[in-house]
Amino acid sequence: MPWLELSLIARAEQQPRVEEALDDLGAISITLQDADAETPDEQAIFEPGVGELPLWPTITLNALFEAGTDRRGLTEALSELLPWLEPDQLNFRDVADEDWERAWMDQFKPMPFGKRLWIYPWNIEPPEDDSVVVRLDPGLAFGSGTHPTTALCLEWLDGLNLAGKRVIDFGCGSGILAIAALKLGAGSAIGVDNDPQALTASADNAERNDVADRLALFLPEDFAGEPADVFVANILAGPLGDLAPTFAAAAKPGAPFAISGILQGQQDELLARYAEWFEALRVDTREDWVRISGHRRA
Ligand SMILES: C[S@@+](CC[C@H](N)C(=O)[O-])C[C@H]1O[C@@H](n2cnc3c(N)ncnc32)[C@H](O)[C@@H]1O
Repeated sequence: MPWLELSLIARAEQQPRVEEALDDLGAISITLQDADAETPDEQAIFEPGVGELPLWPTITLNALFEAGTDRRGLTEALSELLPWLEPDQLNFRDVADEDWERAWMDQFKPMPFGKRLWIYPWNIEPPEDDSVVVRLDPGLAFGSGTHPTTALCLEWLDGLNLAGKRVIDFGCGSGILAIAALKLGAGSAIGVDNDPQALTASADNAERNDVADRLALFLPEDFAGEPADVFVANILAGPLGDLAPTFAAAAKPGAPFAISGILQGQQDELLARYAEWFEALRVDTREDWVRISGHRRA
């Protein structure tokens, strides 16, 4: 089940706000349809941003998220952004791969993060200079650097001294954070994801960046072992709350840690929960998104 589709019907005047909320929550693709359409011609799919806005009175919005996205977390986050929404308006289904899902990759350009780090699409040759470059094909996994939460985590990694460190990236998606850590000097990294397709994408990207021998990849149920020197997790607020004890066990005393995937407004509950195991907590934001960072208590 490579993708999770979330569909909901909105009135025409609600559509821009719903679309913005779905986008903020990390939807990889959003398409629109006339909710009252009866014939196949009338059911044509409309891609926002292409052509004119539809004038239908009621609109079905179909948003695609990566497989493994937490449905409950998504429902909660959407209810916060759109308080008028009833949870039973939301329909989830698993959908298969299709080529059009990669169309967004045309938007994928070289991007700088922090002082040294660059993310390059795999098919663009980087210049030969001192910058630290990760060459990436996210494939069908989340994590190209274009999402604010990924950017927050990349900038945080860029600001650390990672020389020789062992890093855990929980919810690794394309492997972008783990591979960036390795390119920034980490000695080894562990990527964990509950979507097997993400682990495949991470392995392919590690090969592409000549770090495969230093990156170990696990499903959550297979993940155990020595706590790490540095811990990063970019998932949604719901699972971040649930997984706090697991993360605490996976970070050495004193280890720098960062979590993201948190919407503005969701941070206070997580700060309270994480304070049991982590200290020197701080909050940084980008657009509507939050990163919490700090250190594992000694
Ligand atoms: C928002 S993406 C982050 C990808 C990448 N690390 C980045 O920063 O761009 C979250 C990833 O976490 C994975 N995920 C979600 N819930 C998880 C869980 N409970 N355990 C492990 N992985 C999870 C998803 O499959 C997805 O690949």
